[in-house]
Amino acid sequence: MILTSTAESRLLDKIAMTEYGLPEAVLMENAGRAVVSRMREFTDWEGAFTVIVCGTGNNGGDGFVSARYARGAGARVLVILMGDPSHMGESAKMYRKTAEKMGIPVIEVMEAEEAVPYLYDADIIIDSLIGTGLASKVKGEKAALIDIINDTDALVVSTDIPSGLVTDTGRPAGTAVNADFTVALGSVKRGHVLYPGSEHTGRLLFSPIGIPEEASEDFPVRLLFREDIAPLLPVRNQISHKGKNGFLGIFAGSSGMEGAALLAGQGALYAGAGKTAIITTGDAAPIMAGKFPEIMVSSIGNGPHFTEDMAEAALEKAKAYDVIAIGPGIGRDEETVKFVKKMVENFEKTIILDADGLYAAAEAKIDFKSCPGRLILTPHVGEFARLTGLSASEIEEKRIDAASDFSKKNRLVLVLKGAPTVIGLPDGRSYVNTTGNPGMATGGMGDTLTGVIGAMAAQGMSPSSSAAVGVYLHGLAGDLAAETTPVGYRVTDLARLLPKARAQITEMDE
Ligand SMILES: NC(=O)C1=CN([C@@H]2O[C@H](COP(=O)(O)OP(=O)(O)OC[C@H]3O[C@@H](n4cnc5c(N)ncnc54)[C@H](OP(=O)(O)O)[C@@H]3O)[C@@H](O)[C@H]2O)[C@@H](O)CC1
Ligand SMILES: Nc1ncnc2c1ncn2[C@@H]1O[C@H](COP(=O)(O)OP(=O)(O)O)[C@@H](O)[C@H]1O
Ligand SMILES: [K+]
Repeated sequence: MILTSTAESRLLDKIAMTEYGLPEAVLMENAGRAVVSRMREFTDWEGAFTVIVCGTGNNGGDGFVSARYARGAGARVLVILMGDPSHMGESAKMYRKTAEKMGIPVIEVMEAEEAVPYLYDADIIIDSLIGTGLASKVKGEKAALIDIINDTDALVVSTDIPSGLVTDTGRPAGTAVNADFTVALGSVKRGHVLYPGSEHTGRLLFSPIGIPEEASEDFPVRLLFREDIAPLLPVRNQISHKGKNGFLGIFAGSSGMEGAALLAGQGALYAGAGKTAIITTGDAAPIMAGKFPEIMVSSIGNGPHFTEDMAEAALEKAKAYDVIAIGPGIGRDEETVKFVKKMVENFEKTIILDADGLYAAAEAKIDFKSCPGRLILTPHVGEFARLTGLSASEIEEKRIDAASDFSKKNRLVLVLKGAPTVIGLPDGRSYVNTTGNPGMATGGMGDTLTGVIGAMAAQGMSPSSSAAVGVYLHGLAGDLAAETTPVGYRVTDLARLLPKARAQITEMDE
């Protein structure tokens, strides 16, 4: 499913009208009806006192349509209109008249206070004050109205996007509605999934409004759902053997940081890599040996951490692997930085670079574009800040564009972890993940993700697909863990649920 910016959602409406000849009023009718019909399974409209709060834009127009359908569903309805009615477009004006002709009361208010008696009595509030047309900071009476909506006990359903939320960033423009449900119309918008917009949005429902899918085929940002992931997962047929499912080599760990390497290895095991090896340092290897009988642990060198002079032997060893991962727990010694540089500049197959591997890449100023391998970088915001020189807040402000710009410029796959994780592809497109939960904000989750993505690449997927499938699967395993333990499940608990998550994805058609 596409994920749109303000400009793209406007473009989509424009394409619908100019290229397909769909009148604005038809789209608005579909939109207003969808809000009520999508909510039918979540609320009982029968007898519910429903206040529809309309602004003077097309979002308000949708609201006038919803008023009719809510009444049709048995609700007692009332419309509150705030703003200068002369600003209303033709379709919105028409639907206001229609509603009034059907006997639906429309109360024009100048001050928020005038709406108080209705709003506090409401069972359901439909928020149609401001949609994607939000122009600047919300102040004065509209801000006060939003604050009252947020103060009521009513079930709040936002039309298209919670009023006051900035479509492109998910930040409130001063203040924004805290919805229980939001019905996204025609497309899901960036603000619905970017924090804190995801919290204002409440439960996100989507409804098409009649615009053909072809109209948005070339849009560059997509939300990842099960339907997108299932076709990418390789099917294991009866005659599959371990040699067919790839060999992943994980260069990880150092003295005192053996756990990170084991967690990456564990991720690979449960994600179905054919064979997994951990290659670590002399001091770390004995501690890792035998922890997972399925993982081959070997060492290069005798010391506590990787050094530049080990790179040659490591590259020789790496010839046996289809994919390598470098980084978890390797530490930040100067020598280790040089080791990573040599590895990344010389390995010719797929490389996943994570954690201290990313630190090394930033320190050594590796020129990713001139590296011979296919790179997948998996930074969290802090690591990405170091790589780009941007601050963490600058990245959060434009999480999607920051990821896609970087991957396009450096021709690699970038997994910018967090809520939500964004995957930038070398061609400038990007994916936004929909799985995962705050219970995953615990040490070692990222190491496991590295193993999962590595396992996918080893099983023959392209770097882009490996990242998409790995991130989605890892998040889904987290969601399965959170079903019983919202916070406090271990990385190991998540890893053990990876096979179940995988089965859930592939069994979708049954
Ligand atoms: N286009 C289409 O074909 C279709 C569009 N559709 C729907 O239309 C929505 C987009 O409609 P839009 O572009 O008319 O703007 P919209 O979201 O109603 O906002 C304008 C209103 O907000 C107000 N306002 C703005 N900023 C403000 C601020 N800072 N502080 C205070 N007020 C502010 C502004 O006030 P004004 O400036 O006029 O005083 C005006 O009242 C879209 O989200 C979807 O729901 C569907 O029907 C399908 C077909
Ligand atoms: N609030 C959250 N919602 C969804 N996913 C999250 C959240 N917090 C963390 N995660 C996920 O957990 C993992 C944490 O990785 P990372 O920050 O590298 O941790 P570590 O370095 O401890 O391994 C990432 O995949 C990230 O997307
Ligand atoms: K709204």
